[in-house]
Amino acid sequence: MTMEMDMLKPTSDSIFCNRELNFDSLDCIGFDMDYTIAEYLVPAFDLLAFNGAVDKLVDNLGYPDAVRNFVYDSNSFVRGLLIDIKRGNFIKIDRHKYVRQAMHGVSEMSSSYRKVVYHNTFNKVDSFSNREYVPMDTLFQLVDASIYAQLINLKDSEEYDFLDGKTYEELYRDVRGAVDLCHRDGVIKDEVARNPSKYIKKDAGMVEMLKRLKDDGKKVFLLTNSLWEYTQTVMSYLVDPSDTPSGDWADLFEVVIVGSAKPKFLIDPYQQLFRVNREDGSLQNTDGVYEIEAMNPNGAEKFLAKGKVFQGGNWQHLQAMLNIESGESVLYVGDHLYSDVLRSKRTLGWRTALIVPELEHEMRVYEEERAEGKAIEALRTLRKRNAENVDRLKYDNLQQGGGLEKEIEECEAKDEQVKKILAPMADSYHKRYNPTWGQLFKAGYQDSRFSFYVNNYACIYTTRASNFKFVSGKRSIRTGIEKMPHERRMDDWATLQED
Ligand SMILES: Nc1nc2c(ncn2[C@@H]2O[C@H](COP(=O)(O)O)[C@@H](O)[C@H]2O)c(=O)[nH]1
Ligand SMILES: [Mg+2]
Repeated sequence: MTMEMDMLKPTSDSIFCNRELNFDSLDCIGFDMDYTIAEYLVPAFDLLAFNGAVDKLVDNLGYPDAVRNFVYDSNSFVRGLLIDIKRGNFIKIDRHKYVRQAMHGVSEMSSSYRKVVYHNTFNKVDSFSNREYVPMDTLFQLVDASIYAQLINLKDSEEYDFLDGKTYEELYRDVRGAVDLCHRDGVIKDEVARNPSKYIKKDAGMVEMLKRLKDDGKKVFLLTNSLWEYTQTVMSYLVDPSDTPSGDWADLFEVVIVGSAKPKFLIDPYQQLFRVNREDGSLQNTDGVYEIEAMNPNGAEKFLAKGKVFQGGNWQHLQAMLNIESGESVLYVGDHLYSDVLRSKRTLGWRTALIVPELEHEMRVYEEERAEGKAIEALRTLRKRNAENVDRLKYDNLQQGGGLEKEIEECEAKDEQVKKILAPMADSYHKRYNPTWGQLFKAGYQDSRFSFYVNNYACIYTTRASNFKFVSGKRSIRTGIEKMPHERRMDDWATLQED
């Protein structure tokens, strides 16, 4: 392969584009911290929440000791699924909200049973937006899913009176409460502070990337739901004192907002802003936007000179501090499908980048299985054409008063043969990505809910935030030419003729 060809190859460093993004038109670039600036080492990091929550279920809530035998496998669940907490199911839907796969606890549901439970009628398509369904929009939820699935199995075994007395929904609420507490009581964060190298991946490119954006004239900010103490732990592990002239990681940012309570930060105009005293973590009230305006001219500059680390607040504070006039001039980079990407884009018109660490594995398998993928596509096309052909023959048969029955029968038999070959091929292809849930971006042959979010709410997406180190402040990231199904089919036909 020539060097030029090599550079065209999509890799885990590439940035993929859904909506054209001109870096030159961006004034500010913001980053989420957890799973964006900070990549966690799995399963070690997840096991902190998993073991902590299991202990809390048994010790605090009286769950049977058998819960301590639960095992954590980080591949059992994937982002983008929905948890049906009323029925104890996990479902994978496509972009049309059709349920393509379902598990009850740790057991796969048969397709016939799944269709009975989640059938859509022509006038009623489930929106999956009510409280019975919990979307798995962040990697943090893989722990909830794993414990919940194993609890469902334990309950269904009917061996424990304690579990017989609980509904599936109550089990879910207990798991949620136990995991939530682990994020607040130090079970996770104190241990990460004691031993950061065991839990956080150090990415040398991250600091380089932040510096490059700053040198290119962008105002860079950090906006995280983590509180100050933990943000300080993580960022001072990731940024070496020698990385900045002052030895202070916060110098890489114009503004740092911790404990932002996204998505509230992006939608609630009344959320109060506090200044954080970095010495002792204490909070001081601010009058936010009024204070900045009262100090004009250069109110924002004077306001930030008093300290640039804040807790809480809302987008209006951020926009005033950074003199942001339009949402279009802000790019926010995050990993949460709803809080970081959907809300910031829909509510504020910010441009968005989604971090998808899973993409590296998805791309690797896609490449390794390309021949199989192409063969499956060819067989699918054959089935579609065959179905059209049969219909055309039936039409002709009617018109001419019979005579084509044998030909129709042969075509239908051929389709049955193709179907028998295709089904197991597609199944094993799918399992190469994840033994249970298959390809992250697909549900059946359609785009998955995960894909839908990526396509509709992420202007760009990439495996890790440090990939922005390859982007200059002047670069336009462009889409390919989008194609409608009729255009794709005409292209396919033209290619066939050329071959
Ligand atoms: N109280 C809870 N905190 C949680 C939970 N799941 C994750 N988290 C914490 O949120 C932030 C994420 O920060 P961001 O940088 O991605 O905005 C981090 O501190 C997590 O520990 C939860 O269930 N309960
Ligand atoms: Mg995050």
